[in-house]
Amino acid sequence: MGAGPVGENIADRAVQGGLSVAIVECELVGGECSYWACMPTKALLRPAHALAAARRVPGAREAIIGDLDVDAAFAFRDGAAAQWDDSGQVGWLEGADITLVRGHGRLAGERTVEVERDGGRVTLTARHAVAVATGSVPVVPDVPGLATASPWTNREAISTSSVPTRLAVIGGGVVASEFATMFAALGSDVTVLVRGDGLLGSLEPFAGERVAAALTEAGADVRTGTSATEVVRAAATGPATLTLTDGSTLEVDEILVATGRRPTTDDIGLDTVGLESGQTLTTDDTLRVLGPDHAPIAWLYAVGDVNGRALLTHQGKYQARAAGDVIAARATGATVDDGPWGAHVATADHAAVPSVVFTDPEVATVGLTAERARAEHRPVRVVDYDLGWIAGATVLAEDYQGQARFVVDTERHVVLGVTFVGQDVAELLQAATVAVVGEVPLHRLWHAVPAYPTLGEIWLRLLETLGRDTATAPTS
Ligand SMILES: Cc1cc2nc3c(=O)[nH]c(=O)nc-3n(C[C@H](O)[C@H](O)[C@H](O)COP(=O)(O)OP(=O)(O)OC[C@H]3O[C@@H](n4cnc5c(N)ncnc54)[C@H](O)[C@@H]3O)c2cc1C
Ligand SMILES: NC(=O)c1ccc[n+]([C@@H]2O[C@H](COP(=O)([O-])OP(=O)(O)OC[C@H]3O[C@@H](n4cnc5c(N)ncnc54)[C@H](O)[C@@H]3O)[C@@H](O)[C@H]2O)c1
Repeated sequence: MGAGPVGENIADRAVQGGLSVAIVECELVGGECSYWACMPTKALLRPAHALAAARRVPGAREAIIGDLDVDAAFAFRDGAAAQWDDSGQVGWLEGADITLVRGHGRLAGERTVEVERDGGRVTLTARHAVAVATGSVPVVPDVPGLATASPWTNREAISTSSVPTRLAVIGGGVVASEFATMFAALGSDVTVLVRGDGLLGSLEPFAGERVAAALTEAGADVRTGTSATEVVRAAATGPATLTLTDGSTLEVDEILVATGRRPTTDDIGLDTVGLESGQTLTTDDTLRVLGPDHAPIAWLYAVGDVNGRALLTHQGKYQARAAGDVIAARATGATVDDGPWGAHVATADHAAVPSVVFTDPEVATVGLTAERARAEHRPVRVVDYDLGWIAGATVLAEDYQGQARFVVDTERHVVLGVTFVGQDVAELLQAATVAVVGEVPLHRLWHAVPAYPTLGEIWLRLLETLGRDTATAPTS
């Protein structure tokens, strides 16, 4: 159920494992990520990043002869969203030998899915398993007047064909930070209402601080410790007035709600299998749903955003590879490899989730923050380094601004977590993910020589700061 990036990958792996698969989709094949999230947002942020990068390089800066072309940027976004037409992905499903059933799916008892379409119903009975990959939907907070003020969610914001003169963004997470960056670059007067004391609260504190400072420099008004208490909007297309916690008012042309997401489980028949409508589908590490007795339900899987483990496309697709493979293995009686880091489990969800926030500066993170490592009572040393001091950075941009943090386990001599903030740090992330997942010993990292002059030299600076004595090769 659900043909987003996660559903597609479960289906593909199960077919490759020898099963036949039907996939049920009520909107567009490709899901939120393809049409209203990852792809179009990154495409609409990219012109702003490219322009900012050029402005930081003498010689290139002087060649800029105009402002960001909003219509051309929208056209680039439209292409990234495949013009909101899923025929390409439907063709991919056909090529992968997956049967598409369009309509709204609901569980109807054990291994059964009822699909409502064109006013009729089709019942599908699975021989082996049902996987729920219905994703997530935005949460609209219960602020008087907000729900009826036609607020934007990510969908309206990313598919707009006009730039609001004044935009209020409610929230301080990833969606709020990326859209604030985007609309400030497109020319909106952006006000970000952050309930807490900073942006990107779950990451290292310097990440949110640097992103907030850059947004402010770009002309946005980032107000921390501030929420809306009431919204008044006479007409859906007219101005809206927000009353804020400090008693002041703010008039804007659009309001973007970016206050988190909840699983799409309201209307998928969970009651027919003893679960509660609207609940997050908690799973074991092979992605089987835990029933009311906390034991896994043998035939029911929940994968991707709907299980709340890590709301990221790449992490959902990683779970999908494990789920599709283990469904096929259990169906065919093959060996199930479900120990930690086995082929049929999503162990990395607990230890090494990589993510990039595509603001300017970018934020790239994997593994544990210093706070989380300490909360887990790990013996840690934190190493901070100014990315602007790296030779590669000095030629990438004039006055490069950035910071790196490594969280190192001082007993096991491995890296537990990494955070990079700065221009173009996204492409540094995979090396960090390999180091964390592989638990590469520090003494071996001394032999992973970064090319000169690249940003990757940050790894050498980390090791030099730690000192080689802390990274001695084992004698045995
Ligand atoms: C603005 C924004 C930007 C993002 N950017 C990134 C990014 O850059 N990188 C990243 O890794 N992640 C990003 N994410 C997160 C990413 O979009 C999600 O993690 C990802 O889409 C989850 O995939 P999924 O398949 O689990 O769910 P979805 O993509 O939501 O797909 C679920 C599918 O199920 C269908 N469905 C739902 N209910 C039913 C039903 N009852 N019957 C049939 N079909 C049903 C839906 O129509 C949908 O097609 C972003 C999210 C947002 C909101
Ligand atoms: N580049 C990426 O990988 C990317 C981009 C966008 C989204 N995502 C994913 O999508 C998910 C959802 O993102 P998000 O930003 O919506 O959620 P989030 O959980 O990251 O942030 C929600 C924010 O809203 C605030 N908030 C919550 N309730 C509020 C209220 N009532 N009033 C005011 N503020 C309130 C929170 O304090 C927090 O700052 C994330 O988990 C993220 O992983 C990823």
